[in-house]
Amino acid sequence: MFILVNLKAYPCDPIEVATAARDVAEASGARIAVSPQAADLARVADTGVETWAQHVSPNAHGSHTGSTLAEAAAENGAEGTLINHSEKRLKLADIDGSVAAAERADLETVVCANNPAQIGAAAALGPDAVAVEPPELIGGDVSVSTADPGIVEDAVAAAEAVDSGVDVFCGAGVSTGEDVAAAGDLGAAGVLLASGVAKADDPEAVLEDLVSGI
Ligand SMILES: O=C(CO)COP(=O)(O)O
Repeated sequence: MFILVNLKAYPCDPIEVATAARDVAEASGARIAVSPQAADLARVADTGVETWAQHVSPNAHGSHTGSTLAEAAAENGAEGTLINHSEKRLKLADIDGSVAAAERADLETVVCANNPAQIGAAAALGPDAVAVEPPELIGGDVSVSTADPGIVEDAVAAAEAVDSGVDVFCGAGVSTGEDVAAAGDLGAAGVLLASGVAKADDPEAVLEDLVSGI
């Protein structure tokens, strides 16, 4: 199970979380990545933790003020990127363009989606993985794997029907090792989470609990 910690724009210390994630990954052998603000990519990557961007734009180099260039993310230490997160929704053509941009820059890709139908569409664009995150459960206390296990199973089936090579992750409300284990039992190959770690008083303790569910 891959554990991908999205720091969103939370007021946590990205280096504290990155250092804790690196240490827990090294001690446990688990794969843990941290996805900070674009401006923090390089210093998070400098800790040695696997580092992901939260978004990349569909454009290449050129006159694109305000864009997040995939090549710039990669040059600053990102190994992968989220695309179409629920809080950074894109049009279909732009999701396609962002996947292509990420691939051009050798970034691994996870395309997020609200529901199994969108998961099927996202899988058709050929990312490395897709992630189902019901928006109403994001930031809450109850894990998607407990509140709506059917949506994870249906997402796994939807991706499998389109392209069996695309992994399926799930997210929303994941904060414990039990949540991670339940997600794995439903067929997910990884989890996305944010508030459980970013808002924790002791992020390292939460990460240790999370990996206990792998
Ligand atoms: O959006 C998410 C991860 O990308 C999930 O957020 P929470 O873990 O805070 O529910």
